[in-house]
Amino acid sequence: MSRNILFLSKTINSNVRRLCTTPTPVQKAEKLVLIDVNDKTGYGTLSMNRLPVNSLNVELFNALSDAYDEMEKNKSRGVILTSTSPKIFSAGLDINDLYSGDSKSWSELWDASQEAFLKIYDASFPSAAAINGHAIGGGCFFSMICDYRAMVKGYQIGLNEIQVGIALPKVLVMIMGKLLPRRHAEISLTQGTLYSPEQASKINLVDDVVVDKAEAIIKCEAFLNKFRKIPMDAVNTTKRTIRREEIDYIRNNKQKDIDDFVKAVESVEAQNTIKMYYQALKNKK
Ligand SMILES: CCCC/C=C/CC(=O)SCCNC(=O)CCNC(=O)[C@H](O)C(C)(C)COP(=O)(O)OP(=O)(O)OC[C@H]1O[C@@H](n2cnc3c(N)ncnc32)[C@H](O)[C@@H]1OP(=O)(O)O
Repeated sequence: MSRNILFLSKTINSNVRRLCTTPTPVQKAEKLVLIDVNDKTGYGTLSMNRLPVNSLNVELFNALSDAYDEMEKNKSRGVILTSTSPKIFSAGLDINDLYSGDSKSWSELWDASQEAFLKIYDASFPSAAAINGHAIGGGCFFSMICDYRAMVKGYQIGLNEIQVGIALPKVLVMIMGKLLPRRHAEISLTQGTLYSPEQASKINLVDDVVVDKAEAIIKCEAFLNKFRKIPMDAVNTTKRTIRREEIDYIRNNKQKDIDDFVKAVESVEAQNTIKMYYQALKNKK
């Protein structure tokens, strides 16, 4: 076994050792994002529901965008983003798509991801992530673009794209660079570090560490409640000032950003690593 494959196997195996043993529920043909609006608070809980691991593909990105559109239409006061899986928030981009796609499908994937990014990051209401399991790669990123993160103990979180062989898309670098202290962002992005929630909270990657999903939801509600007495127009204007750079970057460079992503995924080095990663994932049992 080459050093690289051994490294990838070790990484994946160490992920597995940390998992709790709750069985994955049987999947019926259901919506990819379940919406549950609390009539009392006006908060919508959006649960990613692409089991077993909520890997992000065009359909899940589109379902997230549609769910946010619905929340905007209904003048939501806030969203809690979580997952129906008992142990995985999201395992990131769908490795099958990275492994077997082509430039057209990767363009479509990134296009859909940009749309979902803008819907969440530029929403007119706050989002709080109840991270009830592993949040890896794109899964970590989608929690990072929420306004708050509470994560359940015992799982892992991080942007591991580099380990999958993908040069980090610019918007991920921009956002991690703002969220984490500079040195931690640099190490995390260039080494693809996965953190425990306790480690993540020390570097600002998560705000609170909790014992279970119920507590994560309570923390998220408490965070959203803080906005109840503040005029939302003022909050949104301020938030957009803070977030302008990343939003403008995607809006004004949409096609270039897609091209950059496709270039990063289709490089020979990336494809070789994706192939090893995919095989290690499939062979780990
Ligand atoms: C939007 C901006 C994004 C920018 C770019 C992002 C790049 C990425 O996101 S790359 C993907 C990064 N993600 C990973 O490296 C996660 C890899 N997966 C794991 O480490 C583990 O699967 C897990 C810890 C998430 C879960 O472990 P568990 O033991 O519970 O389940 P498994 O048996 O490993 O997996 C079940 C099933 O799901 C398949 N699978 C796992 N991850 C993915 C994935 N990312 N895409 C597609 N499919 C995935 C896995 O192969 C298993 O399938 P089979 O049952 O058919 O073997």
